[in-house]
Amino acid sequence: MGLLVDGVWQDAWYDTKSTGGRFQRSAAAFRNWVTPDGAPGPSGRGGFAAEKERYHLYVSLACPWAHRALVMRKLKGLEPFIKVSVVHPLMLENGWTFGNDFPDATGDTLNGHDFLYQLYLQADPHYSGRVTVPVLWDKKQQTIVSNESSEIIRMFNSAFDALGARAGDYYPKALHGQIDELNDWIYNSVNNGVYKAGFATSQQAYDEAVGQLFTSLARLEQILGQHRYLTGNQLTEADIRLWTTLVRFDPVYVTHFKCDRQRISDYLNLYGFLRDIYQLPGVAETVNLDHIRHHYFCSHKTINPTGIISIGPQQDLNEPHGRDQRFR
Ligand SMILES: N[C@@H](CCC(=O)N[C@@H](CS)C(=O)NCC(=O)O)C(=O)O
Repeated sequence: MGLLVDGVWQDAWYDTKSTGGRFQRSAAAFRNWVTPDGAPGPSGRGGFAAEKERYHLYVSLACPWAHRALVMRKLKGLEPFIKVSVVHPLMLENGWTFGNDFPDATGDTLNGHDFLYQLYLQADPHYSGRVTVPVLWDKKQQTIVSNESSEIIRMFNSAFDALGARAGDYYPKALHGQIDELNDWIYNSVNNGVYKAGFATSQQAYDEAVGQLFTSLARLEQILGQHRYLTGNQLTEADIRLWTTLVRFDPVYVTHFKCDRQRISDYLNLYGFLRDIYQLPGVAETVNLDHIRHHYFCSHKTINPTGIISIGPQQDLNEPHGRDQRFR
């Protein structure tokens, strides 16, 4: 685990000293957008037109942020247009690597790098910052379009529609306000909340994070008792963003990140919602619990120095959920 400083790799764990033991995730650096005609998006510069097979996606199957991009790629039928390279689940002194000695770790099938930081250096030899997944790479300009998952899924949602992406709008205009509002508190207290609890280095920081997390889960349980998905009976990006955290919760976050007041399987609606989305066509194929469990338990030596992987719960996400019948 480390970061690049003016193009030089340094092995370093997250600094929580200056923030009272609180984990703070830094903002992503590459913020360009693929758009239908290459016009600039809401941030960054233009020149990234949607084209078949022009872009390549780098992911970890363990990572909830990268997982969003994989689910959206699947829902929109973008597999033939955007190929994927999968990093090794272990993230140690060299950060994410392209070792392929683990099932379903592909290596860097495009650029042949050994380490993900080399891809960042290819884009910017003087890059300073964290080296994270997912990364959307442009083969034409040989650079990173974006390393911000929330924006990559918006591009996938609509930029390739005219080229034959599958129909479906997961960020419909009429719901922008509602989705943005949900995303905001779910990101802070749930998606990033589990990390804040798990990486806290003071009791107070942990108590705050874990308290907010379970308050939000109670609120979500109530919302999901009213309709099938978060905004109603239509699946949106807000559901996908929540779901990639829920699918990791019982197998990892309960023990590894000390999020152990309740499991997702203790909540009727959240657990039904977890199974509902898992069972949508193509989604289960994006879930790799071996990568997920190896990554967390074996990479975070500061919180699990022995690297022992806990036994984990017995869960069958293929069990019927009945939410389609309940909310018609
Ligand atoms: N804002 C980013 C966050 C991505 C992120 O933090 N990914 C983690 C993996 S779960 C990572 O690569 N961490 C490496 C590091 O922080 O050094 C996004 O949503 O795309």
